[in-house]
Amino acid sequence: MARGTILVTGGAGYIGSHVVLALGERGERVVVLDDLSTGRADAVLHGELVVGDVGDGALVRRLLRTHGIDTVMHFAARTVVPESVADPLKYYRENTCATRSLLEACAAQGVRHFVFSSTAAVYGVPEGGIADEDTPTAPINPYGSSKLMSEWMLRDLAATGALRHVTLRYFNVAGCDPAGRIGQSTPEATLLIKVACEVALGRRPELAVFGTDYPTPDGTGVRDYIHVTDLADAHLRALDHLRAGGASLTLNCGYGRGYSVREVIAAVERAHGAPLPVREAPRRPGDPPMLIARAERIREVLDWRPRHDDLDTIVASALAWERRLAQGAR
Ligand SMILES: NC(=O)c1ccc[n+]([C@@H]2O[C@H](COP(=O)([O-])OP(=O)(O)OC[C@H]3O[C@@H](n4cnc5c(N)ncnc54)[C@H](O)[C@@H]3O)[C@@H](O)[C@H]2O)c1
Ligand SMILES: O=c1ccn([C@@H]2O[C@H](COP(=O)(O)OP(=O)(O)O[C@H]3O[C@H](CO)[C@H](O)[C@H](O)[C@H]3O)[C@@H](O)[C@H]2O)c(=O)[nH]1
Repeated sequence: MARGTILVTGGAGYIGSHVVLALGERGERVVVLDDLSTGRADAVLHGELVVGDVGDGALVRRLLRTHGIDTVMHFAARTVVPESVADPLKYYRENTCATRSLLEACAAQGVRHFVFSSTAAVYGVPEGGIADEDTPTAPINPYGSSKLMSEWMLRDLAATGALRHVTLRYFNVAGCDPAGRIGQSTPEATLLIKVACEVALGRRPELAVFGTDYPTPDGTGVRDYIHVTDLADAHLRALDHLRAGGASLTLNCGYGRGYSVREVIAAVERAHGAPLPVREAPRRPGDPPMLIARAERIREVLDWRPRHDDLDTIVASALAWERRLAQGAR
C-alpha cells in the first residue's frame, strides 16, 4: 500500500524533531505544523515546516487536504507540570481544546491513523509508584488531566470507526540524537537532566532538588528516564502497526526502572567530571513521589527493543548537546 504523508504537530520541539529525523531517515513524507512557541525551525531536519497553531481548524483542514495526509502524529502541547498548576486553563485550551479541534479536522478529512503523545502523568500517584496500562488513571495536576481528556476524545472518536490510534504514554524523556544533529533546545527548560546539564556548564548557578522527604529510598523523586531515540523508534513501530491494520492501542513508553534525583545528579557529575552546585528545596507542586513504567506491553505488541537503556548513555548525550548549545549550535 502507498505510504501517505504524515502530519507531525509540534515537530519543531524536542521529541517531535527527533521523530521527524527518524521518519526522514526512513524516507517518509512529512509536513510539520508548529507555532514555534517552544520549538525551533532549525530543529526540523526533514520535510516541510508550516508555522501555525494546531488549534486553527481551518489551517489544519487545508493542510490535511492539500498534502493528502492519512496519518497524524500529535506532539504539540504545553508540557510544564508546575505551570499547569499555576495556569490550568491555559493547559485545557492548548492541550485539550486544541486536540479536540485537531481530531475534528482529522475526522472531517478522513485521516486514518493517529499517534498521540500522552504522558505518565495520567496515572497520578499509582500504588507502589509503578503503573501498567491498566492502572487506573488519576492525574494529580492539570497537565495530566488535560492529556487524559485528550486520550478520552481520541478513544471515543476511534470507537466510531473514524480512525485507529496508538496512544503512547511517555515516562521521562531525556537525552539527544547520538549523532549530535539535534537535541533539546527548550528555552527556560524545567526538566531535571536538561537543567542539571545547564548547571554543569555554568549556564545556571545551581540545581534545586525539589523535595528530599519523599517516601523513596533517598527521599528524592524517582522517575523512569527513557532515551529520546528509543522513543522515536517506538513511534515508527506504532506507525507500522497502524499501517498494517493493527488495532488501537495505549502503551507505556519507559524502561521499567527508576532513578532518584540524587542518582541523576551523580550521573551528570560522572559525565561532567566535577560536582554540581546543589541546593535542597521544598517539593514542587504537582510532583508525584515515584513514577515507573511497567513496559512489557510495548515490547510484546510492537516488538520494541530499546538500544540506549542506560542512564549514563542518556546523560552523556544530553551533556554533549548542551556543550554544542554553549558553542552556539541550535
Ligand atoms: N518531555 C517529556 O519528558 C514528555 C513526557 C511525556 C509526554 N510528553 C509529551 O510529548 C510532547 C512533546 O513534548 P516535548 O518535550 O518535545 O516539548 P516541546 O515543548 O519541546 O515540544 C512541543 C512543540 O509543540 C509546539 N507547540 C506548542 N503548542 C502549539 C500549538 N498550539 N500549535 C502548534 N505548535 C505548538 C512547540 O512550539 C514545540 O515545538 C508533548 O505532547 C508532551 O506533553 C513529553
Ligand atoms: O530542577 C529540577 C527539576 C526537576 N527536579 C525533580 O526531578 C524529577 C523529574 O522532574 P522533571 O521536571 O524532569 O520531570 P517531571 O517528572 O515533572 O515531568 C515530565 O515527565 C512527566 C511524565 O512522567 C510529564 O510527561 C511531563 O511532560 C514531563 O515534564 C522530579 O522529582 C522533580 O521534582 C528537581 O529536583 N530539580
